[in-house]
Order: sequence, then structure tokens, then C-alpha cells
Amino acid sequence: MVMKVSSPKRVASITEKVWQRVYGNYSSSSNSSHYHHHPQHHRHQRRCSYESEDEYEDDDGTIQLRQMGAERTKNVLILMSDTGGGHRASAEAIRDAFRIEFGDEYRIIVKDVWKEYTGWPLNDMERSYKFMVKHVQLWKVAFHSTSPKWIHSCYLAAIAAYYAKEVEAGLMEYKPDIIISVHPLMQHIPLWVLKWQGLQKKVVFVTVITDLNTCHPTWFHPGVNRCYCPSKEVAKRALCDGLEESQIQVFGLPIRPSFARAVLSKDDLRIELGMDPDLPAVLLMGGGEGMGPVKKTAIALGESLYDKDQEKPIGQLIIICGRNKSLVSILESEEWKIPVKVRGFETQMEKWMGASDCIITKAGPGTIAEALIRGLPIVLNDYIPGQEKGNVPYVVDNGAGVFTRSPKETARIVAEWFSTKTDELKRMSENAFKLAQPEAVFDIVKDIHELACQRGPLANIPYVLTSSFTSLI
Ligand SMILES: CCCCCCCC/C=C\CCCCCCCC(=O)OC[C@H](CO[C@@H]1O[C@H](CO)[C@H](O)[C@H](O)[C@H]1O)OC(=O)CCCCCCC/C=C\CCCCCCCC
Ligand SMILES: O=c1ccn([C@@H]2O[C@H](COP(=O)(O)OP(=O)(O)O)[C@@H](O)[C@H]2O)c(=O)[nH]1
Repeated sequence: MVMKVSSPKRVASITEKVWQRVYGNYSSSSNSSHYHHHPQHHRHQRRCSYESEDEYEDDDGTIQLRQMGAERTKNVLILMSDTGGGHRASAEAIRDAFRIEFGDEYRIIVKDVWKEYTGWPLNDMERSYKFMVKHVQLWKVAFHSTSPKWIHSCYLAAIAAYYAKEVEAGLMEYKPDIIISVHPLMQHIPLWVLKWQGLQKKVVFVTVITDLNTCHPTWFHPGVNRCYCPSKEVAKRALCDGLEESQIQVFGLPIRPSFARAVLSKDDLRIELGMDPDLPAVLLMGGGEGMGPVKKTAIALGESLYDKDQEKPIGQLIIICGRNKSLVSILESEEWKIPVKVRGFETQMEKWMGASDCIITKAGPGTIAEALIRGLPIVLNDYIPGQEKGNVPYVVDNGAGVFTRSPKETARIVAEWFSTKTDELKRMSENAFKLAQPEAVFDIVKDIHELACQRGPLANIPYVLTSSFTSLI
């Protein structure tokens, strides 16, 4: 369906009116900024428009209205939840990569729509999830018992029946052109809402999976335009769960561009971070929440990295406790024989990793993928049953690290890496670099951009008009 107007001047005024209606106070000066490119900030110069302006000019000089939306800033809504730190980290990585690649062509909104728009229990998932993973058997039962499709579909349908209107309001407030889900429980209900609204042809919906191997089947929804799998193992699972090959792309797990782009010298970083310039460094952490046997491992390392005969340390220890404040105060009150830094939630993880020689962590996919980019050999000391279990063979079988739950064993391994087994540390570091996929986040946003460009005419019709158009289709 194409509307026509008779002159370019007239186009401008109609455009303005529609923009005002859709986006409130539109001003031509703010619009002009949409056309302002910053070549030094982003690499993709081509705006997404599916046909050029010239093709739309008729013999009599009329211009078709559908071009007017073609160059407007597009809204990208990223759906996430703070259940663990990984979903937010991936969401922010995607947001930053969009900005670097496409500048102001896209407006990115990162939201936990469930938390902001619905009620209990959806708005309290973070707390419930923390409780469940603390009582690990409970999480194990919940994870595996909800894996069959008919079970999780029933649960999600029940939730949808209760909260559909709220989720719909949450989604529609942002008038998304593209929806990106980085959470396993955020495909079904948003996709139903798009279907009910007749918006499936207008809005691009993609899933970016943030688990490296044994992910929950709720990640796989056949209604998505694309499902980005971080590994071949996950892609196989997606195929088995009914997705078409054409829906699947394997680029890697999206990691913040600061990891991929920054050129960091270890010596400079150590000065900046106030670390010992010469001693090898081990980074100890437990995801965004500071989970796993962090305290016991720190104490064991305090012993193993101290050479009693020579009465001097053979290594230094960095402990990042994330949001676990009580862990920070417990560790700060310890007395240490080796140089130790205890930190809370850090926003520049790439620096701490860049200044270290190896890492000890639970098997969180975000931390693993970041460590691989930095070429850090990994000691995995814990995993959450279900979604993190498969991350252990992913690291160990590829020769990038080892797994042990014993703090003493962990401390012994690191002490050997820093003394008698430096060649093993080097080999694992090389393997880690081989597994790393620092470009994944850029490949993902470029592919999403292509998908958006391939959308039909409905994509460029403002939201306010879409429902009437779609009701005709
Ligand atoms: C006999 C039947 C008894 C079973 C009772 C089950 C009742 C349902 C209750 C809970 C639902 C459990 C959902 C399991 C599916 C979760 C899918 C999944 O993989 O989720 C992972 C995320 C966390 O992300 C991970 O974080 C890790 C780090 O911590 C790591 O980074 C990893 O990479 C990430 O993937 O988990 C969640 O977000 C789960 C939140 C669950 C909160 C449950 C509280 C109940 C609140 C609302 C009910 C919503 C239930 C939806 C049911 C959907 C059914 C699948
Ligand atoms: O102080 C911290 C601790 C963790 N993280 C980030 O939080 C994410 C943790 O994700 P992961 O999947 O490893 O574990 P989760 O927290 O989800 O269990 C990673 O990107 C970490 O770099 C961070 O930015 N600052």
C-alpha cells in the first residue's frame, strides 16, 4: 500500500506531522542529526533503506510516502533480566556494538520488561533465581523438569494469560523495530504479543543465546527471525529443537567491545591498577554475584603462592567479588602474606583480566568468553547445574583450562603454573586464544542490521498506522 503526495515540500510537512504523532515533539533540527555520520565512531555508513529515493520519484514529480520512514532512527529493544550478571553484560555488549557500527541509526533500549511492567512472581525473578541457585538441588529440579516443551509452554502460556496486557504495554511503549532477547524466558510471551498485534511482519525478533553448551530449551523458539548460537554445540541443540538452518547463525557469545577493541599493555595496566609489576597474577571471581567457593580458594591461594623457604610470594591475587558485599568485607579483614587486592563490582573487567595471567571462576559463560579473549588459562571451580554444566567440557576438552571443585587443588595448580609448569600455562593460553571470538558481537549486530534492511514495506510504516494496515493483510 503506497500513499502519494505531490511535492517534496509537502512531504516534509506530512513527515513532520507523522513524526510528531509517533514520537511527540519532533523538530527538523533533531531529525537532521539522523543524517549526520561520524565515520571515526562507526564503520557501517549505509543506512538501512530498502529502496533508494530516486526510484520513488514519479514522472509527475510525486513522491511516495513510504520513503519517509526509511531513514528514521530505528528502535531496538533488548530484553534481559538480572538473573546472574551475564544477560546484562551481553545486552550492553550488543548496545555498544550497535553504537560503534551504526552510530545514531539505531536507538537502543535495554529493559527488563517483566520487572518493570508485570507483578509477582515475574517482577521478582532475580531474587527467586538467587534463592534457587543457592539451594542447588531445587534449581536442578526446576531446570530439568521444565525442559520438556509441553511443560514450559504450559507455564509460559499461564503467565501470558495473566500478564499479557502488561507485557504488551511494556513492549509497545518503546515502539520497537527490532526486539532482541538475551534471556531464555523472553521469547514466548513477546512473540505472542507481536502475533496478537499483527506486528510479526513489521518487527524483527531475534534471540541471542548466552549459554555455551547445555542451554535450556526455552531459548529455542521457531517463531524467531534469527537465533544466534554461541557455539556449534548450541546450534545442534537448536536444530534438534525444531529451528530451521536458515534461522541459526553461529558467531560466538557477544562480549563487550571494550574487550575486543582495546589495545592494552599488561605493564601499563598493572601500574594503573596498583598491582605488583613483576609477580604473576591470578584473578579469582564468581560471576556478577560473587558465587562459588571464592573465600576458601582465596585462603588456599594465600598459602600456596607464598614460598616458605625463600620467605617471599611467587604470585599475586586479585579477587573480584561482584555484588557480593559481605564477601568483600570478609576478605578485606583477612591477613595476607602475598599481595592481594579485594574488589567489589568492577565495571572494567577487561583491565583486570588484561593485567592477569590466569583466572579462577565458576563456569559462567560471560566470564569464560571474556577470559578466552584475553588468552587466560581457566580453572573452573564450580558450575550451576543445567545451563552451566556443559561449559566445563567446552573449556577443558579444548585445552583452555581445568576443572576442580577443591580449593586446595586449585591453589596447587596455580602455584605450579607460576613456578614449575609455566609451559603448561603458556600452552593453555594459546588454546584459549584459539577458542576466543572477539568479533562475535559485531557479526551479530551486522547480521541484525541486514535482517532489518530486508524487511518489507511494513517495517517503515510508523507504529501508529501499522495496526490499521496489518488488519488489512
Ligand atoms: C515437578 C515440577 C516442579 C518444577 C517447578 C518449577 C516451577 C517453575 C519455577 C521456576 C522456573 C524455572 C525456570 C527454568 C528455566 C530457566 C531457563 C534458564 O536457563 O534460565 C537461566 C536463567 C539464568 O541465566 C543464567 O544465569 C547464569 C548465571 O547465574 C549464567 O549466566 C547462565 O548463562 C544464564 O543462562 O534463569 C532464569 O532466569 C530463571 C529464573 C527463574 C526464576 C524462577 C522464579 C519463579 C518466578 C516466575 C515464574 C516464572 C516461571 C516461568 C516458567 C517457565 C518454565 C520454563
Ligand atoms: O565485578 C564484576 C563481576 C562480573 N562482571 C561481569 O559479569 C558477567 C558474569 O557473567 P557470567 O555469565 O560469567 O556469570 P553470571 O554472573 O551470569 O552467573 C561477566 O561479563 C563479568 O565480566 C562484571 O562486569 N563485574
